Amino acid sequence: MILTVWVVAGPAGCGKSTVAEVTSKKLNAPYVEGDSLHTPQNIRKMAANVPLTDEDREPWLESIIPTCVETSKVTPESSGIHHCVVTCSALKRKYRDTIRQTARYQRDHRGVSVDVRFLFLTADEDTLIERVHKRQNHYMKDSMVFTQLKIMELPSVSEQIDSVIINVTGKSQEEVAASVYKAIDELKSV
Ligand SMILES: Nc1ncnc2c1ncn2[C@@H]1O[C@H](COP(=O)(O)OP(=O)(O)O)[C@@H](O)[C@H]1O
Ligand SMILES: O=C(O)[C@H](O)[C@@H](O)[C@H](O)[C@H](O)COP(=O)(O)O
Repeated sequence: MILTVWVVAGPAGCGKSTVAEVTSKKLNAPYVEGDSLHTPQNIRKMAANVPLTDEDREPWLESIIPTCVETSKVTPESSGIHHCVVTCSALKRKYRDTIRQTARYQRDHRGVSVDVRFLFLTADEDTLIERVHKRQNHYMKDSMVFTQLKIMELPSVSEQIDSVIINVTGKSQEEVAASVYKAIDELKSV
C-alpha cells in the first residue's frame, strides 16, 4: 500500500484551495485544508498581522501528514494506491523537509508508506495582493503576502524529484488545471 500526499503549496492567494479541489477531483482523493490545522493561537497571530515564527509553524507542519493518513483511513493492512490532497504554504525548504520527515516517520514507525509530492504554485506580487484582497472571511491580511514573499524559497533543483513549480501569473483556472494535470503525471512516474 502506498499513500501519496499531494501538498499544494505557495503563498497566500496563489490558488492553493482552488488547485486542491481540482486535484482532489482528478485523483478521486480526499482534500484536507491545511489552514484548518492551525492552533487558535496561530490564527490569532496571523489575523493580527503578525507573521508566524518557525516555532509556531512546527506543530502545524508536523500535523500535515498524520492528518492525511487519518483522513485517508489507510492502515498497514490496506492495499493498493491511495491519494490525499492537502494545502500548506510550505514556503521554505526546511518546512518541506519537515513534511518529508514526518512521511518517513509514518513508514518507519507506523508501517504506512507515504510518498510526498509538492505542487508549488507561485505568482507575482501584484497578482497575489489582488487575489488575497478579494478573499472573503479569511484571517490572512493582504500585507502578509510581503512577509511571505520575503521568506519564500522556491523548490530547488535538488527537490525536483518530488516537486514541480507552477507559475500561475496570468493563467486562467483552466490553464492552471492543465499545468497541474501535467505536473501530476510527471510526479506520479518518479
Ligand atoms: N487562475 C486563477 N485566476 C484568477 N483567479 C483565481 C485563479 N485561481 C484562484 N483564483 C481566485 O483567487 C482567490 C484566491 O484563491 P485560493 O484558491 O483561495 O488561493 P489560496 O488558497 O492559495 O489562498 C480566490 O478568490 C480564487 O477564486
Ligand atoms: O493561503 C493563505 O492564506 C496562506 O498561505 C496561509 O495558508 C498561511 O500561509 C499559513 O496558514 C501559514 O503561514 P506561513 O505561510 O507564514 O507559514
